[in-house]
Amino acid sequence: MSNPNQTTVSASASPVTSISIHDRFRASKDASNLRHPKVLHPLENEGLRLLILENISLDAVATFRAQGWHVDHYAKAMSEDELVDKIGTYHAIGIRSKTKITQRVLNAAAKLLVIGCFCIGTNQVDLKAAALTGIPVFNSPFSNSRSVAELVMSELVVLSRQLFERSFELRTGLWNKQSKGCWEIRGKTLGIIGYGHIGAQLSVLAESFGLRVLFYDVVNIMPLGTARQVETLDKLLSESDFVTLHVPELEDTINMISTEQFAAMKKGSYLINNARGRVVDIPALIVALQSKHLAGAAIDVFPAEPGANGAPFDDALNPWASVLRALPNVVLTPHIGGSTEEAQTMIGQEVAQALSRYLDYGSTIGAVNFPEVDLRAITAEQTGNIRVCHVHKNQPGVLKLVNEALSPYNVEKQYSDSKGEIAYLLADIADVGARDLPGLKDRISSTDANIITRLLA
Ligand SMILES: O=C(O)C(=O)COP(=O)(O)O
Repeated sequence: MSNPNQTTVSASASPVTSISIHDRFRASKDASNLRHPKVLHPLENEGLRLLILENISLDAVATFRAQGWHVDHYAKAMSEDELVDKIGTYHAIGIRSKTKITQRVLNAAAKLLVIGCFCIGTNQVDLKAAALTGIPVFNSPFSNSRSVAELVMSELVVLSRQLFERSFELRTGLWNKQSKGCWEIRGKTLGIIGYGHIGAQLSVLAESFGLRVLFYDVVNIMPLGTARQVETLDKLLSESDFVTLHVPELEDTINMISTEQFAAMKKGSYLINNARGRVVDIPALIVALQSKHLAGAAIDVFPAEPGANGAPFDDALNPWASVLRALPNVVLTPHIGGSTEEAQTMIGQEVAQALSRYLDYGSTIGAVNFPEVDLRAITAEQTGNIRVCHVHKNQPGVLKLVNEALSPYNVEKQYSDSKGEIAYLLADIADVGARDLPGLKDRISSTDANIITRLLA
């Protein structure tokens, strides 16, 4: 699971919050006080087509279909070649952690407007290339954090009681009752690397179980309960009985736990990884387990993972797979950290809403690779108003040209922001006749800074 600290949404900084919390609640008591928003739709994408992969919740599919959009829904991930072949006719794609959206896929995605990662991590998408193509990427920064935290709690007990060994032996007919090397988790130290939504949630659960909690993070974070932030990774490693990772996959985190870090861990300690496969150097983990320096490990994520159920987890996929599979007290699971009914339902709703808000209203609030821009709704009475959504290169002079194109109309409201090389402008303009629309769009999109221009009405 990625560290959601990387993708926090500064809702309070958004220009949407024009109604105070008092007014919202006051208005909700008397429905007649509320000004109903006009329902917007993309003007040119009446036949929006969505490609939904990796068994994403049917709730999400229902949300899209309820808008009249065409949805193709598949249980498995797609390879790069398959995507290159298929993606050209779709306006949106929904994926989880397996499908890779590379520059090559983006080059083939002639109509693509938006990408939804129905999970926390977004490392499977070339975020920069997507932004430069004018495509915002949305994820679900915390909806599966409880599921992951609960899985870690179970892994602590499973490892410290050698539960899988005993269960496996009994399933093969062998009675092997023993207490040697089996421990309570009460009073032990849990070291959490990455104190985002998952790490923090886990911290609270672990303390209620009687564990002492340390955490290491690259930013200073207020500890929950009596947890304590430590200054260095080494300190965390040398003091913890269990080390658990909750960081995103970034250049800086790849192989962050390798030979040196295993040596720094206490003899007899355990490693748990439900984050990303490449964060742990697995050949080095195998050495640490074989030498009995570590007493066990629980691994849910791998550098290479099969794209569909039923596919083998073998040496052709990861060269050390058979060695790892044969080690005692190693719990291997098929990337199920966020795989609960609750998490998948919440993620489905959250990301489906974000995609719909972008396609219908142009809102990029919550996008991980894009400036976050939104506007207060056009009201139902403002029938002649339309919304201009203009993604463009972040260079001088663009707004002048766009505002010249808008100058025959009254601009009711406008907001623009930039992130790196791209900028995004939303403008609501009044009394635009249907016959003006093609010309207006041509004028706005004719600058050499234009990336994508859409009109919503
Ligand atoms: O949320 C994440 O980042 C996860 O790793 C879960 O991935 P999944 O949706 O199970 O492919």
